[in-house]
Parts: sequence; structure tokens; C-alpha cells
Amino acid sequence: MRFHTRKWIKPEDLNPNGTLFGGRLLEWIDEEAALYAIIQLENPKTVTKYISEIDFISSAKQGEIVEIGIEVVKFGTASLTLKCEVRNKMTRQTVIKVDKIIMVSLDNNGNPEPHGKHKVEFVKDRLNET
Ligand SMILES: CC(=O)SCCNC(=O)CCNC(=O)[C@H](O)C(C)(C)COP(=O)(O)OP(=O)(O)OC[C@H]1O[C@@H](n2cnc3c(N)ncnc32)[C@H](O)[C@@H]1OP(=O)(O)O
Repeated sequence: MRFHTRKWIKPEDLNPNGTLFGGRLLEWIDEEAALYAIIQLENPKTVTKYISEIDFISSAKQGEIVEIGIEVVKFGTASLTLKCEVRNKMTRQTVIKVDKIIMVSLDNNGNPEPHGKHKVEFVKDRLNET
């Protein structure tokens, strides 16, 4: 799994209990999955269709840093299945695991559109194609 993004837990990210608000974490995960899928599928009209069970394993406190990891599970026809893990850099504990995030590539009418992708592509692969 590749960990692309780090987040610093600030006062506005906390719940009344003084720890990282789950809704904020889900927002970060959804955005990370969307960015990853848009770049991989090369289609900005890519949406979140389905998120599987979410397991909040540990938390994070103000001032701590978490990192968000994404891995491809499967390329479908119009879909891309991802999994996600968030780790606390300070405590080294896993904060959350999401086994399945299904992203769907859409056409201009908002219908699923085959993306034609079969494997993870890196910038260097795309540069070599040109
Ligand atoms: C980044 C964001 O926050 S985006 C905002 C939140 N998301 C949205 O607003 C999306 C709203 N939903 C929609 O517009 C529609 O449900 C659509 C267009 C995404 C999908 O419509 P559907 O009629 O379900 O499409 P369809 O049945 O053809 O499925 C499309 C793909 O998704 C997969 N899929 C659909 N539902 C599920 C599900 N519940 N679980 C797993 N995969 C699913 C299908 O297997 C299919 O994959 P494939 O093309 O690789 O074979």
C-alpha cells in the first residue's frame, strides 16, 4: 500500500471527546480515493459508489499526524475497487481500515462509462508512452 497523503490533526478536526472526528477522517478518505481514482482512470467525472464496513481501530489527538494509504484491489469495467488504511505516525497504530471503496467512471450524462484501464499506471509509464 502506498501512503500518499499526510494530515496534521488541528483543533477543527476534533470531536467533543477531544480526538479526531470520524466524519472528518471519512471526508479525507473519500477525497483521497477520488483523487487516486481520477488520476488512475484519467476521468475527472469519477464518483464514489460504495464504501464497505469501516473499522475505527484507534484514534489520533490534536497535533498528531496521520497518513492515508490507498491500494487498488481490482480494475472493473467502469469501476475501480480500492482499499484504504490510515496510520497514526506518532503512535504507529492503525487508525482505520476500509476494505472496499468502489469508484465509478462516468460519461457526460452521468452514466457508468468503461474506463479501459487494467493496471496501476505511474507517471513514468505515462511519460514513456508519449
Ligand atoms: C467523490 C465523491 O464524493 S462523489 C459523490 C458521491 N457519489 C455519487 O453521487 C454517486 C451517485 N450514484 C450514481 O450516480 C450511480 O449509482 C452510478 C452512476 C455511480 C452507478 O449507477 P449504477 O446503475 O449502480 O451502475 P451499474 O450498475 O452499471 O454499476 C457500475 C459499476 O459499479 C459497480 N457497482 C455498482 N453498485 C455496486 C455496489 N453496491 N457494490 C459494488 N460495486 C457496485 C458495478 O459492479 C459496476 O462495475 P463494473 O462496471 O466494473 O462492472
